[in-house]
Amino acid sequence: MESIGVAMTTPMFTYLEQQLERRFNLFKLWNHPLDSHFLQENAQSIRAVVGCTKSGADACLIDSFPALEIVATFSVGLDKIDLPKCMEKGIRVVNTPDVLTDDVADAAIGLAMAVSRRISESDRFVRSGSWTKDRFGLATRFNGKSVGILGLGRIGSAIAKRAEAFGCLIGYSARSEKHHSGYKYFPSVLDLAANSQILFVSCALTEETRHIVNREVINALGPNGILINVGRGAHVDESELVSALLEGRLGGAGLDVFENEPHVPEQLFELGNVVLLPHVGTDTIETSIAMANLVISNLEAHFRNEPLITPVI
Ligand SMILES: O=CC(=O)O
Repeated sequence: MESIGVAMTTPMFTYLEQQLERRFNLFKLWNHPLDSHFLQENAQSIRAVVGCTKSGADACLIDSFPALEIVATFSVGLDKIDLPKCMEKGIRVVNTPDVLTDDVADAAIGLAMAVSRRISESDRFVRSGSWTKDRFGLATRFNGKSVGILGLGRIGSAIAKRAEAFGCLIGYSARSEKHHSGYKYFPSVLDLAANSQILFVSCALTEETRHIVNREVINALGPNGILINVGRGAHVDESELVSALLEGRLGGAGLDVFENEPHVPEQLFELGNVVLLPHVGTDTIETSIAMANLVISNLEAHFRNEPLITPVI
C-alpha cells in the first residue's frame, strides 16, 4: 500500500502519523500549501484523507483530490466533514466510535464533579495561599442530583450509567424515546432543562442540534443549574451562556468544547463557577491509540476491498 497517497489535514497524534507513514505515502498537508503545484504533482495519487475535530474534509478539500475514495476522521464527531458531498461523490467515510465512549463519559462526570464540588476553584484557593487567610466556602453535592442528558447515544448512555451509580435521577431528550433505557424521556429540551439540576450535552452536532441550548433552555436550568458540554461548542449559544453566567441566571458550567476553538470567551476566565477544558474528552493515551488503530484498520480494510469496520457512509 506504500504507493497509496494519504493526506493528513493537521497534526493530531504522532503515533497515528508514524503508523500511516509506515503503510502509505503520507502527505502532511500542514507542510504543503494546497497550491496548484502541489495538486498537479500529487492530487491524482491521494486516495484517502485523515482529518479530526480541528480540520476535516470540506467541499473544497474534497474537490481538490479527484481520486479521493475515503475520508477517515480521528474522532467520533462528523461535523467537520461535508457528508452530503461525500455521498454525492461516492466517497466512503469512517469515524472512531465506541473506543472513546468511556473516556468522554469520564470527562463529563469529572467536569460535573469539578463544578459542583468546586474542585478547580479550591485548588486555586490553596495554590494562591488564600487558605492561610480565609476559609473556602461550601460547594454543592453531585450525588443524588437530577441529571438531564441531551442525546442518549453511546456517550450519553455511558454518562447516564455513571450518574446512576452516584444516585442521580436520570432524564434525557433524544430524537426518539429509548424505551429500554428505563430513564425518563422528555420530548422537549426545555422541559428536560426545567427538570434537571445538571444538564449534560452529548449529542451529535447537526443543523437540528446547533444552539439547542439557547437562552430559554439556560433560563430553565436556572441559577442553581449546571451545564456540562462534552459535545460541540455550537450546541450551545455561547454568548447567551456567557451572559447567563455573568448575570447569575445559570449556576455554573463545565465546558470541554467551544464555538470557536481554541478561542474561549475571556469573560469566562474570571468566573469561579466555570471549569474550562481544551477539548480533551478523548485525550488519554489508551483511547488515542485505540482511535489511531481504528483509523488504520479502516483504511487497510478499504484498500483491501474488505468491509469497513466503522462505516458512516
Ligand atoms: O470530540 C471528539 C470526537 O468527536 O471524537
